[in-house]
Amino acid sequence: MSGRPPFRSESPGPRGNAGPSARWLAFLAIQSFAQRGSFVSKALDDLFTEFPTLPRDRHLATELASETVRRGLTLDSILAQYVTRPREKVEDELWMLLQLGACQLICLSHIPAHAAVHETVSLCDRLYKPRAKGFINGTLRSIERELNHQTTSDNQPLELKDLGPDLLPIFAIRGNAAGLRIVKLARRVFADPKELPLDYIAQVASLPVWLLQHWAKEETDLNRLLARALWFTTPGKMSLRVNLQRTTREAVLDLLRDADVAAQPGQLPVAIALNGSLAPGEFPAFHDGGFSVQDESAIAAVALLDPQPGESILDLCAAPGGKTCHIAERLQGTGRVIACDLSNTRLRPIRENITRLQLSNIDTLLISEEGRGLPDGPFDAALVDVPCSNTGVLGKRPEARWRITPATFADLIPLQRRLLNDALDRVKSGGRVLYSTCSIDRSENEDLVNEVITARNDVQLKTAQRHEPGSPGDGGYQALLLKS
Ligand SMILES: C[S@@+](CC[C@H](N)C(=O)[O-])C[C@H]1O[C@@H](n2cnc3c(N)ncnc32)[C@H](O)[C@@H]1O
Repeated sequence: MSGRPPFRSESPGPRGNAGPSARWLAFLAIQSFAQRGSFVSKALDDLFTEFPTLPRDRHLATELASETVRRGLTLDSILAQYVTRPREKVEDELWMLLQLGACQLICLSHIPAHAAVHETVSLCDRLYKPRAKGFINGTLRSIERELNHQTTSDNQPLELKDLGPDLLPIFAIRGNAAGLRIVKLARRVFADPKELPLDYIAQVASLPVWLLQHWAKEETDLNRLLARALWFTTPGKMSLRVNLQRTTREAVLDLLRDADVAAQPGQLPVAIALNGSLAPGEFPAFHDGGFSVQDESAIAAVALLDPQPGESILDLCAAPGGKTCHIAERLQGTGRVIACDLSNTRLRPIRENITRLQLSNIDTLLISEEGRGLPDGPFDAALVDVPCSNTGVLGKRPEARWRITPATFADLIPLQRRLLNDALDRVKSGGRVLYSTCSIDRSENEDLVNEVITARNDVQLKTAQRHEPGSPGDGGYQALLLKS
């Protein structure tokens, strides 16, 4: 029998006219990703707009869809051992149901096993495939019978030598807690970590093996590679940026304490680090502009740019506006931020943030992909937070790992180079440019910045910082350049 940890019942209760269930919405989002390449968050937003959904169901649907897409390779590796037919003999929709059910059983230990199986099997009716119920039920039950969840000590770093082809390490962050547990399966599901360590890490952390091979060229310590890969199986811990124009960090910490949210001061004076996550919309202080959700690495970008009151600052790649608003907060109601992006759909969330945070010193500006419409300047400073491979935020964006290919880096570099040059051309002599990515790849970071500096004779590197994924937040890179 499974040694499943204790769970909190989610008691779905009778739905009446409450609309589609969380699992059905999750299934539709997974299907949208699999068949049309949609972003999970976008697919869910569209579904929640179409079908008004209770906050509890939104949360569950988001968790189910994100986890299932993020852990796709792990789930497929397990299913391949438990499904009695070859993959090509299983209809795509039924395979997705199996992924959704297996994800709940294996990865989401707070969901009762009986609910995971029963509710997933019942989706066969929504698919008008009632005859598939026995197959889905039988497969999920056979997985459930052979699972054994073991807790591990957080103090002991996980090492490949302690793992095996029947062992799945699961790093999870839920509510106020983060922890590692090991799921023991009764079958050899994964590659042997002693013989094929990169294949094993790829399977248990659900990452493309080419990406592990690529990283292993720089990070030769395989246990550190395992830790990084496992970090990317979660969306990471959340952090907040306090709007010092509206409140203080102590006041926000107090209201979090009152709401039983475990939190402490983050590394920077405006940052608060949470032990897990929260729903910001449940806090009136969020709606009043007291704080924003922002990763500590992203907060560090604007801290490095160090906007000074009265400055004019160009933000070339501004949407959804997290860093734009941080700059405006630092300008303390003075100066001006010109926030540019490619479409009104992209600019809208910036405007929503401006309203919520009650900021008065930002203008949004629509520009073309080629940079037509960019203001000439000269500006005191510029931020260029370029589109990138997202290899520092693979946990936050569930589908990102399946979108990148070995060609992604080379494809993005010409655009990143042009955007950095556009920013440098628009700051005054003595001005600053902050180049920023959420990538951990040298080619988009150090190499690109060095190449641009070498090709120009009017710029020098003041300082650069690399953010390792998980210490404490997203992975990324920021370089502060000075124009002579
Ligand atoms: C990493 S995101 C920016 C995140 C933003 N700075 C923040 O902190 O919320 C990159 C942005 O670059 C924009 N972008 C993509 N291609 C661009 C281009 N050619 N010129 C300007 N912006 C571009 C994207 O629309 C996207 O909003």
